[in-house]
Amino acid sequence: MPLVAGVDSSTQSCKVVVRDAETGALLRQGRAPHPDGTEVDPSAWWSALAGAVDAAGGLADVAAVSVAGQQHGMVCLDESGAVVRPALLWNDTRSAGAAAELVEEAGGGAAGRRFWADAVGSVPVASFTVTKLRWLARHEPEHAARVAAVCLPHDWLTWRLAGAPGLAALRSDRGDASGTGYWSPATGDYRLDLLERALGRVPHVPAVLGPADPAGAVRPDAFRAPGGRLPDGALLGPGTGDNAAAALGVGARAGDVIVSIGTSGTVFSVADAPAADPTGAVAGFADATGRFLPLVCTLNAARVLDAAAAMLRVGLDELAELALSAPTGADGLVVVPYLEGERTPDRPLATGAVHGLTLRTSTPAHLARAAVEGLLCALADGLDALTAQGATARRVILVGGGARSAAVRRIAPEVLGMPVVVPPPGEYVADGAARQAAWVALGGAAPPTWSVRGTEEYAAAPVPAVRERYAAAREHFLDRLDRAPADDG
Ligand SMILES: Nc1ncnc2c1ncn2[C@@H]1O[C@H](COP(=O)(O)OP(=O)(O)O)[C@@H](O)[C@H]1O
Ligand SMILES: O=C(CO)[C@@H](O)[C@H](O)COP(=O)(O)O
Repeated sequence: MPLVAGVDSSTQSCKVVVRDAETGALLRQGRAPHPDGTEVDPSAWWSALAGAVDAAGGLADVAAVSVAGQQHGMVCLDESGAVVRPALLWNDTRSAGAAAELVEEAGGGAAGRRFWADAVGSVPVASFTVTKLRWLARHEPEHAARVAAVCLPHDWLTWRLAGAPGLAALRSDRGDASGTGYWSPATGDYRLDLLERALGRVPHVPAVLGPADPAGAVRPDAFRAPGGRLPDGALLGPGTGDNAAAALGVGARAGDVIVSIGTSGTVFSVADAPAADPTGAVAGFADATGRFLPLVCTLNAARVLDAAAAMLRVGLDELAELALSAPTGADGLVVVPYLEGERTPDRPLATGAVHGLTLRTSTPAHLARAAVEGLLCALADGLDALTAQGATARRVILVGGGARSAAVRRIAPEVLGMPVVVPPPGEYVADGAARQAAWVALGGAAPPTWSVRGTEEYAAAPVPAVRERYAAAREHFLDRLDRAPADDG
């Protein structure tokens, strides 16, 4: 009975699960928080990983470990392997101007977007690493000059678990490499010309491993104090981006669309062919099994619930009760949830809005319902974009912290227009990483079959009027005052 560990180093926290490699049975788990903010010193992820490993009772008995992580984050290392500056995260929008510039330089407008979609499967927006590197070159040339290697959060954590044995030992995987903007899922090659276009030169980049290729072995003394006992010589899996790991964790099949409501909202499915959406709505990522992962990502998901709960001075469970006590459509009250700007649609400077206030709709219950419906409508737009790119959607599998909300679970089928399956509350990104680790440990042509038991299905008649009202409202918003377009680029 070999044991394996999976790590989810996501935006808000680090989670670790220990599972039986053959059956997938959960033995232990732990978590630790990450700091707030859209730029983070990677050492905070390392401390959180040590804390989560400790909370999970250590990993001394596991045969393999894989790390999944938030996508796109720019981790720059100097010649000695030290971090050059805090990492810019996927939800940091300061490189929006740089993204626009990169599209412009490739022909601008539809031609520029088509160029990027054909080259790397995705049109760059502020989230992508390539835009952050351009921002660095323009705004912090002294830091840019020190960059000897650039990698992603999961690459860096995997490398640290191996004992940080020199820049040449950095490893990535197809899933996470496809979110850089300088690696092509269609060809499986880096586009170093695009990396050079962004940064002005080509730093070292991690070798991209296949889905079950080991990335080395864990170094047992990789953590200093406190805690975090590590196994001696356990294999390191290649790891992957958190969304690709979630697809592995829930065991998505043909016709399944996964909707994750975490810090980001994501809508994605596993596909046999790469996507290249010139509108930019769908990112044409690779998955963690050798296939592809067309994906739509919004910047505003579970934190819309946090914000609504804070405004109403209630907890998340009470927010759900309030939302479910209001009528469908909240009598016309609409929340446009662009609290952090937005990525899909590409509105990095936008702010959120509340439309349809009347004496009747000015109640906590209406606002709670409109917040839940608003975040789901944004994801429903994502689902439309995904199916427009050829995805088949027969049902939605709902995961992420926001899926713990009874209101989200019950309102989702009305807004998304199809049955919604909710696995039991769990850490599906960490589980996907653990399943990858099991694949590395056990070998074989495919990951071991682990079943997810106890899923609940939610069905409801679609209510198109909710989406129609949202579609009218989403065009009306103000740009933020705290960052002018001139700050970008
Ligand atoms: N009972 C709940 N109801 C609604 N939202 C919840 C509940 N429990 C946790 N969450 C939300 O989960 C979010 C974190 O989700 P998670 O998927 O762990 O995020 P990430 O992976 O981006 O770090 C928090 O913003 C929180 O609002
Ligand atoms: O940028 C994307 C996907 O392209 C995000 O999905 C990040 O990968 C962060 O994920 P969470 O922390 O919200 O899980």
